Amino acid sequence: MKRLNTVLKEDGVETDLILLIRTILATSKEIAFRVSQGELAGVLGSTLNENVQGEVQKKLDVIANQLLKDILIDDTLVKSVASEEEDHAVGAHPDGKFIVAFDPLDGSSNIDVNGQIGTIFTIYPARDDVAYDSDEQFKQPGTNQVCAGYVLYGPSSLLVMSTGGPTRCYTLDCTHGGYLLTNKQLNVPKQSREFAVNMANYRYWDEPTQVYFDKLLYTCESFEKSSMRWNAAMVGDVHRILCRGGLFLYPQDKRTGNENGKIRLLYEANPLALLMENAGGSATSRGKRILDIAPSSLHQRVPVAMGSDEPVEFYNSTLA
Ligand SMILES: O=P(O)(O)OC[C@H]1O[C@](O)(COP(=O)(O)O)[C@@H](O)[C@@H]1O
Ligand SMILES: [Mg+2]
Ligand SMILES: [Mg+2]
Repeated sequence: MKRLNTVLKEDGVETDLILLIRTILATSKEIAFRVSQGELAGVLGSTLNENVQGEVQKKLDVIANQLLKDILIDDTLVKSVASEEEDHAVGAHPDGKFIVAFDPLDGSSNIDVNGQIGTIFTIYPARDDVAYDSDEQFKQPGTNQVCAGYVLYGPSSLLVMSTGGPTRCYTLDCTHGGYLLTNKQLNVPKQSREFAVNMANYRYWDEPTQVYFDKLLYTCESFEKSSMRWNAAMVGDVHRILCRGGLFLYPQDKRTGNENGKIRLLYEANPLALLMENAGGSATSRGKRILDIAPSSLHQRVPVAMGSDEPVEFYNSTLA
C-alpha cells in the first residue's frame, strides 16, 4: 500500500502544500491517540465554557482545537487559521502562503458515548489584499480550496482527502504511524435509498421539506425500501454516503437561530462538498452549489443537501 507522501507527489501536489498537509496530519495522529485512550487520557466530558456559537465545549473540542491551532500558527507557511472554537481568525505569519480552517472535533455529542467523531480541515490560498489576521481572509468560495479532508476517528482512523483530484481514502497504520492509501478513488453511487437527517426536527421544517419526507416515506415507490442512518456527526454520515451513497440533509427550520440550519459553511459544508463532488456526488444549499457560496462571516450556517445525485435532485425539485 502506498504512503500518503508518495501519493501526493504522484498527484503533482506542490511541496509546500504537502508539508502543510503533513503538519495537520501529525496533529490528527495525536488526537487519534487521545481519542483511542478515552477516559484513560482524561479527554471525556465537558468544560464549563461555551464557544462563540453558544455550544458547550467538550474537553476534546478544546484539546483538539489547541493542538491544531498551536502547530499551525507556528508554521511559516500559514498566514491565518480559523476554527469552530475560535471567535475570529487567528493570525500566524504575514508572509504565509496558505490559510487553514477546521472543525477540530465534529460530532462532539458522540465523544462521551464512544461514537464516531472526526476532524474536518480545509486549505485555501492566502489573500494579499486584506489583513493577514482578519476574518476577510476566509471569505472565499469553496471552489478556491486547494485541499479538503477529514480524519474520522472510528474503529480505525481514516483520512479522506482531495487536493483537487479524486477523493481518496487512507487508513492510519498505528504500527508505523503513517497514513496508507486504502481506496484510491471514492465513487458515490448515483442512486441510493439511504438518507441521513435528524427526523426529530420534522415539526420545525418548512412545508416543502415536510412534503418531501411525506412523499419519500409514504408514497414514492422508488423509496419503498429506504433506510434512515443518523450518526449525529456530519463527518460520519457523509463518510457513509461517500462509501455507499445516500442523502445527507440538514435543512433550515423555524426555530430562532436555525433559519439557516446548523451546518457551518466554512469548516463543515465547503470541505465536505469538495470531497463529495470529487467523488462524483452533489452538494447543494437551497438548490445552489455549495462550493460557489463565499462565507459572509466565519461561522455562517447554510442548509445542506448532499450525496448521491438522484436523491439530491429529487429533494431540490421538491423545494423548487
Ligand atoms: O443531532 P443534531 O443536534 O441535529 O446535530 C447534529 C449535527 O451537529 C454537528 O455535530 C455539528 O458539529 P460539532 O460537533 O462540530 O458542533 C454536525 O456534525 C451534525 O450533523
Ligand atoms: Mg462540526
Ligand atoms: Mg466541532
